[in-house]
Amino acid sequence: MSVARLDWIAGAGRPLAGELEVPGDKSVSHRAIMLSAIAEGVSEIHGFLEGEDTRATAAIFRQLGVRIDAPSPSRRTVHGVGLYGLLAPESDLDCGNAGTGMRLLAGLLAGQDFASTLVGDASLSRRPMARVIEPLRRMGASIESAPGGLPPLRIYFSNELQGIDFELPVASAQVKSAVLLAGLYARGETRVREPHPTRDYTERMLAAFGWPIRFSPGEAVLSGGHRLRATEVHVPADFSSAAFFLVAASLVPGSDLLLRRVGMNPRRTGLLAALRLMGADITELNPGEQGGEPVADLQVRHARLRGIEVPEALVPDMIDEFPALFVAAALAEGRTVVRGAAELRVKESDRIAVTSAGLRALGADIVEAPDGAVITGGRLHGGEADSHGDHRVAMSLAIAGQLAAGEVRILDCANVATSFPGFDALARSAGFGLRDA
Ligand SMILES: O=C(O)C1=C[C@@H](OP(=O)(O)O)[C@@H](O)[C@H](O)C1
Ligand SMILES: C=C(OP(=O)(O)O)C(=O)O
Repeated sequence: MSVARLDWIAGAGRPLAGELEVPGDKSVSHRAIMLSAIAEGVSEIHGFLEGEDTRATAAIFRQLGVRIDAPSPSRRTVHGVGLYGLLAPESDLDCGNAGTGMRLLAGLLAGQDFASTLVGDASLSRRPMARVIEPLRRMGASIESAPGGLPPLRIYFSNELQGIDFELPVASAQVKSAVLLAGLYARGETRVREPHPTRDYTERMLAAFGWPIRFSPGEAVLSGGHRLRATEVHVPADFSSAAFFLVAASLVPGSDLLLRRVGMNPRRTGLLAALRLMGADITELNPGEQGGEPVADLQVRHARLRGIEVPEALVPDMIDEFPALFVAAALAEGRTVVRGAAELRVKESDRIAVTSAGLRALGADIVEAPDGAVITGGRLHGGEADSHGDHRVAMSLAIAGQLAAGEVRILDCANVATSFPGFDALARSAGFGLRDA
């Protein structure tokens, strides 16, 4: 995927102002390609995220024989082949940097009558896959991994899968979705129970494509033996991308920024709740609906933030927002405590270690714990901070650069294109001081 090395220089810009719309939701874009591909008929996707992660998923379905046209940027026309119409691939399927891509595809491919191999980049190749392999094997799938349950995943043809009643050991929408997608191909009922409700896009989208499914927060039930029918998908703007602007505009004095039509699925907006507890001034305007998902405009104005104990119940609802939250905490008044977030250690990087090290290099006071950190707010100075190729850490450090007393050189930022292509230009247009090194 991203091969060219890219470093950024972030420094004080101007107060963030104006209006902007961030790109389409990554989770929804992955799922829209997958379900359209195995539906019957032609689906139209609007607002598709043109990120490397989601483009990798689209490229994989092309390898599986699905025609996918891109009539214009952020549009995809997917010529679905039906549940049993995918073709055996001639080469490995490269998920790039995307855990979502690999884990959901493992479930979907477990039900096919051909073998396939899922590979990923260096970061994805270190991420745990046993969490999907184990329930899929219990359903009758035949999957091999590298030692330690790591990618690549070799998925063999197995006779019909069996439904399962599965209680997730960790709150993970990816594991839930892998099991549900395998459940489409399974005999009988597949039921998934979660220790804490996670994003329900797979469930909502299966229903939109006409698959009978019952779901409520924390539980989903479906049976095999139905069909998906092509539909139109309108992807809302990604809350996780909007998050960087919510934090930056809260921190930079004088800011007053409007983020348009942000996806507000309650399983995604934990950061909003956490920032409000810290004293942020964020107003929801024009609430509406887009493609069955709640959306709203978010107006964010500078406010003085104070440290909080982040309620553990919020953690799954803001799981991708901790790098940005750490920046807010490092610049807030007082102490912020994060607990119950051990999952952060198995994302694109160990986000507790990498975010803490990056901010410490700028003078932040952070004490790590196995499942979180204690961050005491203060001032930041300039310096060099390494994102270790983690897109969300890179963008979070760019926020830190707006507030630091000197310029911040951020290493290894090319992977921002996996989830938020064009972040740097959009951020500059809003007032960020940010340039290529
Ligand atoms: O289902 C999804 O689209 C995602 C689920 C989360 O991962 P986990 O399921 O591992 O928590 C999240 O971190 C990831 O960015 C996207
Ligand atoms: C964890 C993330 O994504 P994925 O698991 O799909 O790599 C993310 O985008 O922050």
